[in-house]
Amino acid sequence: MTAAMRTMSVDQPSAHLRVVSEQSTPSKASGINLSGVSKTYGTGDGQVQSLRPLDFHINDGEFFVVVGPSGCGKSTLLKLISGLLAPTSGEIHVDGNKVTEPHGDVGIVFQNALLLPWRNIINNVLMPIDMKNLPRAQYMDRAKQLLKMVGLEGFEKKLPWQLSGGMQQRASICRALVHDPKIMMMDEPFGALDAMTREKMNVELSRIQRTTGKTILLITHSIPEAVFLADKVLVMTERPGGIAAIYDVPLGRERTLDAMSNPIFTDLVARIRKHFMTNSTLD
Ligand SMILES: Nc1ncnc2c1ncn2[C@@H]1O[C@H](COP(=O)(O)OP(=O)(O)OP(=O)(O)O)[C@@H](O)[C@H]1O
Repeated sequence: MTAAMRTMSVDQPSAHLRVVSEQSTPSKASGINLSGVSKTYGTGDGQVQSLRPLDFHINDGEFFVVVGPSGCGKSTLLKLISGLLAPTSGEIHVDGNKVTEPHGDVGIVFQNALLLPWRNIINNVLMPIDMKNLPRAQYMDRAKQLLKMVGLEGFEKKLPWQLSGGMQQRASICRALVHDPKIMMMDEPFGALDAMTREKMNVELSRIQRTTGKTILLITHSIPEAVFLADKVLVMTERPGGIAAIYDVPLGRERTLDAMSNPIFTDLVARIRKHFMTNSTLD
């Protein structure tokens, strides 16, 4: 077994929950493959080991969510996969290609929408097209369709301050998708939103993922959000971050808020929470 998934689940899973303890040897030719990937930062005060060597695979079209204690290396992981940082050891492959620099196959959504205040919404959505010097006219229809998909039709000419926080974050999701990347990376995308807007955005994102078939890698501090959205949840250990467990989420792809009262959902949330009961805190 190469790139074996090392898992240390805290106890045995209920019958309907499957802990992914062994992965059949993944093909490096598709999806995202990490093999022996670690990261140590060099600082003026010495070395900070952020991630221990990690081995795991994200399948094409999978909604893969990472939870873990603060400072365990989640954002580092996302930057490594995007090619914004180089690993200290190991290799990352996206569709068989070794990641050595930032690649165009990724759209990134951050905690804050980070829209440019002087650009209207459609021009914010088209930012990646402008930055890549791609023909604007060719992407205009796609940008409008994406805005329609997230319920922002009619807001194309508005400036960011004229939209609510949730609407701005929806626009930033369109910006991440406009160049049609294979992968969407989301770092705490809804952390700044109020609880009700956040729930609505979860339902919306679940629908977007089904509609577009994108591979999504999302980081969150919220265990219920992780379980609601994910096909798989990776639970990380304290820094230096390693894999505590990877859980399948057998809730089906069509998810409404009703999924949160499903026993599979509540059991899995409780199970993941146990990983953090001792000395770490999550939402
Ligand atoms: N550029 C850097 N130089 C030195 N150390 C860094 C750098 N970036 C991150 N670190 C350290 O690496 C560790 C992991 O940081 P990272 O931001 O990846 O964690 P995280 O899990 O995303 O944290 P949080 O949940 O609080 O956002 C932390 O101890 C952090 O201080």
